[in-house]
Formats: sequence, structure tokens, C-alpha cells
Amino acid sequence: MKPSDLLSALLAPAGEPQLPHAAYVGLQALLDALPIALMEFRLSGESLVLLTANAAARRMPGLGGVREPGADARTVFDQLASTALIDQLCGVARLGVPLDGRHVLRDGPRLQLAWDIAARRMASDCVLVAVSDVSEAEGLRQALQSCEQALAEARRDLREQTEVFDTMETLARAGHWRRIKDPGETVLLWSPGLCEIAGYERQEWLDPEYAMSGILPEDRPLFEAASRAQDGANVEYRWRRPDGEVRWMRSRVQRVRSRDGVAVQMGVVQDVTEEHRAAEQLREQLVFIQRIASRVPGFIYQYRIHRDGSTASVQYISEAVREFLGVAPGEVMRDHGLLEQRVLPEDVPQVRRSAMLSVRRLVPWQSEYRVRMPDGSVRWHMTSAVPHRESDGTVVSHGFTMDITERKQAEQQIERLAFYDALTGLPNRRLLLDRLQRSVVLSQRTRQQGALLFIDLDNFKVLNDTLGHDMGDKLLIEVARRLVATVRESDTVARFGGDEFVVMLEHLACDSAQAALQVEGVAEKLLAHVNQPIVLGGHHHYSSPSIGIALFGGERVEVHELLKRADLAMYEAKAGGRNTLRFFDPAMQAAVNARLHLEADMRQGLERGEFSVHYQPVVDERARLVGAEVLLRWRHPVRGMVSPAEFIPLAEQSGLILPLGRFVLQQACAQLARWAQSPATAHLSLSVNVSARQFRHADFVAEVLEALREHAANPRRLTLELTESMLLGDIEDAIVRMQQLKREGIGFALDDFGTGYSSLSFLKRLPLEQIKIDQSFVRDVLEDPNDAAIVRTILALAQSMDLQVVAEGVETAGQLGFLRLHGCGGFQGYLFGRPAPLQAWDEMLFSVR
Ligand SMILES: Nc1nc2c(ncn2[C@@H]2O[C@H](COP(=O)(O)O[C@H]3[C@@H](O)[C@H](n4cnc5c(=O)[nH]c(N)nc54)O[C@@H]3COP(=O)(O)O)[C@@H](O)[C@H]2O)c(=O)[nH]1
Repeated sequence: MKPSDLLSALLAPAGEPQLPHAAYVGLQALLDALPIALMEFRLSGESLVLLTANAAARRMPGLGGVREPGADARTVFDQLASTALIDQLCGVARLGVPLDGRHVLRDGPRLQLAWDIAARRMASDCVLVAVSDVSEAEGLRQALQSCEQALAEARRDLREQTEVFDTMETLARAGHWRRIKDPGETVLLWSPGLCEIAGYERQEWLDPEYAMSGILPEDRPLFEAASRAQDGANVEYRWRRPDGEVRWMRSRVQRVRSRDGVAVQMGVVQDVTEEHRAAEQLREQLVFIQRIASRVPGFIYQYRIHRDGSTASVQYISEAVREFLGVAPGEVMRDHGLLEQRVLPEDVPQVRRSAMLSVRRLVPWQSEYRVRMPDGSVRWHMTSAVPHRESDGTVVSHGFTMDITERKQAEQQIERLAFYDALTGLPNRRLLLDRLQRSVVLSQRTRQQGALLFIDLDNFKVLNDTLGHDMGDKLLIEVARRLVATVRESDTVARFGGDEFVVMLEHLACDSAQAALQVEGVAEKLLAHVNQPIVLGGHHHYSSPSIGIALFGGERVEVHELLKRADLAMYEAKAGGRNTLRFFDPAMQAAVNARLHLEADMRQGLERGEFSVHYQPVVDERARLVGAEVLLRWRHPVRGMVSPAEFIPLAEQSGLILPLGRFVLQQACAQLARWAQSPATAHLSLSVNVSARQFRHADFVAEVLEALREHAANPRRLTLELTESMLLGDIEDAIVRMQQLKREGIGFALDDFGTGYSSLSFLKRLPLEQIKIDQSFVRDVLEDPNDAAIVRTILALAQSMDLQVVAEGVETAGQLGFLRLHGCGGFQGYLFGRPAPLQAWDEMLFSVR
């Protein structure tokens, strides 16, 4: 019962109860039995005073002072003090307006009080108030309200999630379906995403048979097999949309059983057409690349290096790697280390270094290295790759490797030709100059001294001429080998040309004196090694070097200047007796400069007619004039008379001996022709000195004959003086030349006899008429028993070989006497006359006769 209904029932329509006391008591008891709190209040001024309350009111928690009649209504309803209840009750008492309402008080979420309160005016200014505790109902109501709210929120969440899910399916071009098999009926539900990718309008369910019709017939068995798989399966198939477009779908089909025992099959479907197209494009590109790769002369590859550089993998390598490295592409892609294993160990560090640099700096990579092929051969490869960084931080390089063996060989060949001497394999002049340049710069920085050793073989020309060029070459090769073997690997041994070698020593002591000691040690060793006999053609031969040394370091100096210094020092060594070493010093420089000036003056002298000839008489055993030796003279306007001993060697070196020799021959032939015209002189002969270079010249024979012809001179009156050394070279060629001239009547004398090394058999082969005993033996023939013995031996030898002998440098009657005594038939020397010009000759000729 509601309090308002109770009050309506209690109050008589007239409003005033007219009951006898007994009835009133009975009514009171009845009211006490009611579960609703009833209280009567009377209006007293602005307050309401409690008149009476039933038992339920007295028991009711929350009502204050209800046991005390006369209590103020504010005390009774103290918990509702904050409400307008009291005023409203007063209003009921005054105006009789009924009051009905629910009062609920909370302390946070906790319910404190929930009362339904009704009030009615009684006949007088009294008001009857009924209060019913509705806490339980209020709690239930609130709980219900909360549940409804939660449900609404859950619905909202579900809606949102469904929307998100649908959006996700749309974005992923994916969808799903569920096939629910109930006995008698099968339902197929499609998600909106699936409808979209399948090309259908959005709908929740489809006819299962109709749904399958989209799968291309040839792919349907695949799909059905996947549907039958117990544990689910993945399948890819083609789907024809209603508009006819065919798309690739990837699906995962799974069987599930719902809680109520209904069989459910689920499938997640994704449209993978783009993926298929990309893969197809990739395949096409790969085929394209493979086609190109099969036509390029090398192999192409792609490798990936992870961000930290720790791992790498070859992702693609073309088929040609088989041909170029002897490994299969698959093997390399499984183990990229196979590529490096082919590289020669000494080349690996630089290959790795350059590759890592390229990856780190993302710059193109290029490297040339050697690889060992499965058959053991070594080939040169060149690889180049372009790296780029992918979005995941890894670096991918695309590269190409080709075989450059032929190119390398050609380069090496070119380098060998350009920088190495073909005969000995040593660095040539160009390479030496290059290294020297670097070394000079380095020595300026480090202050460490370096040294140039200019080496010239002393008797190479003789040996070369004697034994022939083949043997000469072998000798040079052997000398080169010895030089290389003597110095350190870091030093340079170069062939400078002909029989000249240069050794460059580096990293010597900083102190010049100490460095000089070091170099001297090396030079002594070089001397000793080169001096060792060399076996050529089964015979021992001896070669010795002259070594000129120039130190460098610290000071700025041109490489050509250095070479000049070493060269000068080498000439000093030669002048010092050969087979020795000399250090450069400035005095040497001056000497060479003087030599160079002399050569220039000689050229000028030839042009200006500064040269002339003198004649030195040759007499027989009775001191009768039999002829003369023609000797070249040079009167320089400033230098005065220059000795042939000074300028002839230089003329030999520079080639000026050829025009000078021609000049002398012309003079001699002209003189013979003049003498021939007078019976007093017609018997006289002339001897002309011929140098080695002149004799070996291709036109020599012709020139001699031409000079004789030109002057109509008698060839039988002409003797050519040759030295042993110049005949030692190509002896066969020398003999041929001599015989050609001899056939014309020209005679030959062997000059300076005794100073050479000729053997008897060698002498016998030469078409000689005469030998000239060198003046060095004659000079001391009376004092030096050795010289006397030599002279006697020469005379005996000449006699046995039926050769005429002329003794040179006869200055005293004693010498003459000794020579005569031992059978010498010809004499030349100051005793009979000094070399003199023609005018002086006429007198001398007369006096001699
Ligand atoms: N290829 C050519 N060589 C030539 C020619 N003219 C000279 N020469 C060679 O020069 C060298 C020096 O010659 P020269 O100064 O003329 O000396 C010759 C004589 O003057 C000298 N001589 C002669 N008699 C004496 C003597 O009694 N005492 C002495 N101290 N010297 C003397 O000897 C030189 C001749 O030597 P050789 O030729 O060996 O007979 C010298 O090697 C010349 O050969 C030339 O035209 N072409």
C-alpha cells in the first residue's frame, strides 16, 4: 500500500474522526499494526508539533524524536532538513493541499534513505503524515537503471567495434564468411568487407551455391579441398566478380563448432590481386634481367647488408656466376661467403675495405682483385655496385662483376714495356726517375738520406764485341740478378741503358757521414758480387763495375742533377782505375763540365778547320825512313794545342771520331798520292789510326776505298792501325772487313801490342802484316826485366808468325840497340822524329835519308 492510499482510507470524507474512545483505542492498535509510519502533527505558529505516531513510525530508522509527543517536525525529519519538506507539510496543514513524493538521500553512491511521504490535512489544523521506507525498491530501481545504462554502452561499443572491424576489412581488402549448418538448413553469412571485395551489394547472407559460383571452375577443386581440411587450410583462387573482373583471393578456411553444437565453417578472405600483379611484374622483371644478364660479359648480383653490418646475404646472382667463378647461383645465395673464398687472400682486405666504405658512405663501389678458379688458374675480376638504403635501414647494393684478365694482362704488358727493361726485367730509366722523384721528396720530409749508385761495367764493350751480343745479353742479365740479390727488396735496381745500371738506396741514416758508410758497405758488396766469374758459353768471364755514388736527403735537389752527380762520380771511379767506387763531390762536376765544353769546342773546331795531321817517321833497322804514322792534331784558338789523348776518347764517345777519322784518311791518301809522284818518296807508307767506332761503322770499308780512289793513292802504301780491343767484339765481322780491304792491297798493323789479352790463335786468324810494340814496354826495356822479356817474346812471336814489328816510343840509342839485338825491324819514336806537320817533314825526310 502506498502512504497516500492509506491516508485516503484513514481520513473520513468529512475530515474529522467522530469515534468513541474504545473505538479510538482499537483504531490505534490497528494503526500500530500497519507497516507504514503514521504521524499526526499540529500547526503551531510556524512549526508543526508531533501529536502522535504509530508503532511503525517509532520503529522506523531515520525518524528523530518520534517517541516524544510535542517534538518539532524538524527534529522528526532532521535528515530531510535540506529539503523543503517542513514548509510543504505546513502548507498541507494550512491549505489542505495533499502532498505526495519520494525523498532519496545518498552519500556518494551509497543509498542513505528512500522514503515515500504523503501528507493530508485533517479536520482541524492538523496534518497526518505517512512515511514508507522504499530503500529496497529504490536500490533495485537504481540497479536496473545501471544495468540498462551498461547495456546501452555495450551496444554502443559493439556497434563501434563492428564499424571499426568493417573499416579494417575494407582497408585490408579483406572479409569473412560463416557457414552455419543446422540440420535441414545451411546459412552463409558474409561480412560487408567480403561483399565489397567480391563485388556484391552489402548483404548479410547468401545462397551457398550461388556464392561458390564466383570461384573460377578450375580453382574450385582447390577451394573445396581446403574446405574439407580438418585443421583448416590456406588457399588461393581466382574470383570472378559480377562485373566480370577476375581477382585473386587468399583464404583461410577453418571449421569450428558453436556452443550449441551447430557446425560452423569460417573463412577469412583477402583480395591479393595487387600482390599477384606485383609478383607477376617482379617475375617479368626477373626474366628481363636474366635475359640481359645472359648477354653481358659478367654476372650481376644484388646483396643486402643489415643496418649494423653484421649480416649480409646475396639475394640474387645471375647464372653467369657459374662460368665466372665456377659456383652455382643457388650455392652463393645460400652461402655468400663462397664469393670471398674465391678471392686471393692477399686481395681480400682491400676488397672488404672498399665494400664496407661503399656501404657506410652509400657511394658506388668499385674494386679490382684476383680470383682463383676451380682449376687453379688465377683471373682478374672487376666489380662495381651501387648501394642504397632501404626504409628498414638495410643497405641493398646492385652490382656487376666482369672478368678483366685480358685488360690487366695488356696493362701489365704496357707497364712492363713502359717501365721495365725488356732484357733484364729491371725498372727502366723512366720508372727509376719516377721513384727517385718520390724518394727525394720523402727524404726531405723524413730527413733520412738516400743514395744513387751509378754503375757502369768496365769491360762490357770488349766482352760484348768479343763474345757477341747474345753472350753480352746473358752477362747483363746475370749482372742484373747479382745487383738485385745484393740490395734490399725495398731498394731499386734499374737498368739505365747499355751496360749502365742505377741502384737507389733509401731510408739510410739521417747523418750524412753515417749514410755514406752504409752506402760504401753496399757498394763494396756490389763490387765483390759483380767481380765473381760469370760462366758464359761454358767459359768463365770476368766483369767489373765502376760505381759512382751521390747521396741525397734534406736538401731540395732535382733528380737529373742527382743522376748527373752519380754519373760524374762513376767517371771518377773509371779514372781512378775502374772496378772501384767514388763518391760525388763538386770538383767532379767541374771536370765533367769541362769535358762537355771540350766536346762543344771540338764540333766547332771541325767546322772551323782547326784540325790538322802530323806525321811521325817510322824507320827500318838501318834507320832508313820507311814511312810515317799519321797523327791528328787540334789547335784551338784559345786552348792552343789539345792533346789527342784528351780529345780522341771524347770524340769516340760523342761520335765525332767519324768525321775526324774521315778527315785523317783523306789527308793520308792525299799525302800518299803526292809522295807517289816523286821517286824519292814513292816507297813511303803511311799508318793511320782507326778507332773502334770508325772500324765498326757500316760504311768504313767503302769510305777507305773511296778515299784511296779519290786521290789515286796506292793502297799498298796504306796501313791501318787497329787495337786488339776493337777486334775482340764480332771477330768474324772484323776479319771480313779486314779481308775486303786487304784484297785491295791495304795493310793492317796491330797497335799497342802487348797491352791486350789476345791469344795466339786469335792473332793467327787476323790478316795482319805488322804489330807495333806498345811504347810502355819500350820505355823501360833496359831497366825492367819484365818489359825486356815481353819485348823479346813479342819479337819472337812476330818472327814465328812472319809479321813485321815496329817498336813505338824509341827515345834512346840504348832502347834502339836492345830492340835491334832482338830482331826488331822497325822503329818509331822521338829518337827519329816527333810527330810534325808536312813543312817540317821535308827537312826531316832529307836529314833522315
Ligand atoms: N783514332 C785515332 N787516334 C789517334 C789519331 N791521332 C792520334 N791518335 C791517338 O791519340 C793518342 C795520342 O796520340 P799522340 O798525342 O799523337 O801521341 C802519339 C805520339 O806523339 C806518341 N809518341 C811517339 N813517339 C814517342 C816517343 O818517343 N815518346 C813518347 N812519349 N811519345 C811518343 O805516341 C802516340 C802514338 O801512339 P800510337 O797511336 O799508339 O802509336 C794515341 O793513342 C794515338 O793513337 C787519329 O788520327 N785517329
